[in-house]
Amino acid sequence: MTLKKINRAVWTERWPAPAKLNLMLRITGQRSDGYHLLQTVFQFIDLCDWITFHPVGNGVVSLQKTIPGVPEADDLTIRAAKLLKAETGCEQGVCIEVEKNLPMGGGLGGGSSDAATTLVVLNELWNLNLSRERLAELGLTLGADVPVFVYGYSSWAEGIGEKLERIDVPEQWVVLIRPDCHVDTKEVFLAKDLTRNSKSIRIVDFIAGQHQNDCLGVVRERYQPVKDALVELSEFSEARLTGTGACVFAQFDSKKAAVSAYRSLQKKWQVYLVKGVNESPLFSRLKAGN
Ligand SMILES: C[C@](O)(CO)[C@H](O)COP(=O)(O)OP(=O)(O)OC[C@H]1O[C@@H](n2ccc(N)nc2=O)[C@H](O)[C@@H]1O
Ligand SMILES: Nc1ncnc2c1ncn2[C@@H]1O[C@H](COP(=O)(O)OP(=O)(O)OP(=O)(O)O)[C@@H](O)[C@H]1O
Repeated sequence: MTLKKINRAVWTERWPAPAKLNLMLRITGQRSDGYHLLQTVFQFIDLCDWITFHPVGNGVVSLQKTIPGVPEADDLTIRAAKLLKAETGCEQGVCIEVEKNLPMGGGLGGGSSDAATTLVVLNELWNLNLSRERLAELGLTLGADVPVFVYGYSSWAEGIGEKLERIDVPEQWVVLIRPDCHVDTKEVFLAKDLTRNSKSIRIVDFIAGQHQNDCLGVVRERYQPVKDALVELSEFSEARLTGTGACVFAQFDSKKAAVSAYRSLQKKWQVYLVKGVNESPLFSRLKAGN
């Protein structure tokens, strides 16, 4: 994918950091360092954080405003910008402004997406010329979900999420519920009763309807709001967990059916009506050259 060069005038633009859904997730094993081997399908949705990069002349990387509960040094955008500077010796500075719309701990990959948008956009704005592959390698050190956001296309993923194969999946309407709880990814992966030995499947099996998420049993058991949301959403369409949750979603062929489910669920839940997209909104934006 070739991207048009960004010129200086767009420093003040805000850039999207979209959410992802895991349309299925199988755990097929575990590495010696404890990380789990997965098979998953990633698709983006048009629900985004928005990031603005303000140039500063003193070489310092900072946040305009910290996210509650996340110290500045831990913020994944700051860590991504610092990684780029360490990798290239770049002496520029930036003040990063994040408009946070994606719920944290929701299984939507918001932190990873913020990191990926920072890597991709600063690589352009700072004229660093790092390849997409190198950005994905750097991103993987920040989180298992970062590479898919760096490549920016719906993918079949294996390994811990870094072995990616681009696929096209139907771009359907999605109703997403954010249950009122925060699921800790690490805690789910540490659970004794987590399924860790699923048989590997092929892309055709997924297309034929194998949508299981191996984290579902553990999460449903421990988080009653997730269990309730799954029951209520499944009255409208097949309800699934994304990643380790807490968000649950259902796909719809027609906007009308999705709107009807959205309106009904809205009375009780924090709910979003969104669209699945195969190309990350970040890359659609970069290709359009603004
Ligand atoms: C479950 C997914 O959301 C699927 O997309 C991701 O694999 C999770 O990715 P992430 O949030 O970027 O996760 P990371 O920050 O890399 O890992 C958080 C913690 O989850 C556990 N972890 C994560 C991913 C993985 N494949 N195996 C694991 O065991 C590790 O204990 C790790 O310390
Ligand atoms: N810019 C950021 N945005 C969100 N979270 C961040 C950010 N920087 C660091 N974090 C940390 O990352 C944690 C995970 O946040 P994130 O929104 O990615 O969760 P998630 O959607 O459950 O991720 P995943 O699906 O990858 O498990 C947060 O609880 C927070 O401590």
